[in-house]
Amino acid sequence: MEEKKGFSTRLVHGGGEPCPQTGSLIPPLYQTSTFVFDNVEQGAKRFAGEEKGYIYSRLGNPTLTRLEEALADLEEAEAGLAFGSGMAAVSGVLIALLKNGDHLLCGDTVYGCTYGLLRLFQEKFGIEVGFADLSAPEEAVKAIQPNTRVIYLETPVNPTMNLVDLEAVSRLARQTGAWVVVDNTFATPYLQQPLKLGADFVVHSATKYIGGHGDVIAGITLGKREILDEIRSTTLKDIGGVLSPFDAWLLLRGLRTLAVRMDRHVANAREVVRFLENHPAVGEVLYPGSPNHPQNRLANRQMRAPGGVVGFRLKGGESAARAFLDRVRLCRLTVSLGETTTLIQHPATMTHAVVPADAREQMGITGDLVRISTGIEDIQDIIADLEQALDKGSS
Ligand code: MET
Repeated sequence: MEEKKGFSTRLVHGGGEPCPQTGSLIPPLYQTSTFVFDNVEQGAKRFAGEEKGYIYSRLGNPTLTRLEEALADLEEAEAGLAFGSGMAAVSGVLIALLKNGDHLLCGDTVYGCTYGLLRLFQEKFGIEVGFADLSAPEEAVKAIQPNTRVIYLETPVNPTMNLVDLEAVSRLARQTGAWVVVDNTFATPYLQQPLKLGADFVVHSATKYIGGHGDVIAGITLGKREILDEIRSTTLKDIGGVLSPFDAWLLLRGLRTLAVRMDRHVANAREVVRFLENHPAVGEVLYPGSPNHPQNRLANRQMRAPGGVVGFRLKGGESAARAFLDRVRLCRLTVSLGETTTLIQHPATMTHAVVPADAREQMGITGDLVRISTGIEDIQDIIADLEQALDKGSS
């Protein structure tokens, strides 16, 4: 058997072999809605699933196939399924795994729209939803119910950067017969591979580090082929949250530089953390890569590096946080993360605004919290911008 190539080599060559017709090194873009059949018999066979081949781009497209295969290889998954957004990827897998009367156990903090989706499942479709601190094994055990079908979590968590021990949660899930679905957006397969640690499915907002350049909205679900085939022929086909071929092509382009970008994002994040930890206007800094962080050992165990996102609290509370965010210039005041540009935002009023205030407080998403996604600019410029915005507040 051919030896598996290194991660960066697989990133660069993930688009596959050069095009056999033209020799094009870069994978061709199949920007088409539909595929022509040779005859009725062939069309009928494809619709019946008796012959492999493309039919219509909502059901599959060669550019998307390349992306799905490349990401499945990187996450060491059996298969992947691309979607038109991260939230479509999350909904796609959860709709497939859950039915009325089932229980979903979610980590105690999640992205605001994921929280909204789970509430929708609960209120409209009779799925029970519970939240627990999955980093505390006894809390997780207590929260499991006989009808728990899915354990859903982010690690690192958006925006608090808490971690969940993936091996421990996966062990627990195996004992209870639940599926583990992990949102790996903040880590990317370069920094963390949840399936190797026992999880069943990984979801990504590919909008973030995978695309990496801030020009695509996309999602991907990775895991067991049998279930992903089922999602393709049910949820994806009938709900139709499909990715465009051009966006898949842009993601294939972004993927080639994932490792070098991540190394720089992480290096810059570490410097930002050092700066923030020593600034008098800054309180708690939330970054598991910091030696002071209580989950630093877990970060070292399950991640290659802790990522490029940092949370921090302003000692002056919400008003100080808002004033600081109004003063940044190079760091762009915007949601999203994982782009070349440093992005900074206020989770309580932005990414997590849809979470009711009491639940948000319990998540630790208070008005003093700021989230920064360090870009790949020169670090001294990022820090100079943070410094001027912090220092003007104290003068
Ligand atoms: C629509 S708000 C957020 C986008 C993205 N999921 C983030 O956390 O920044």
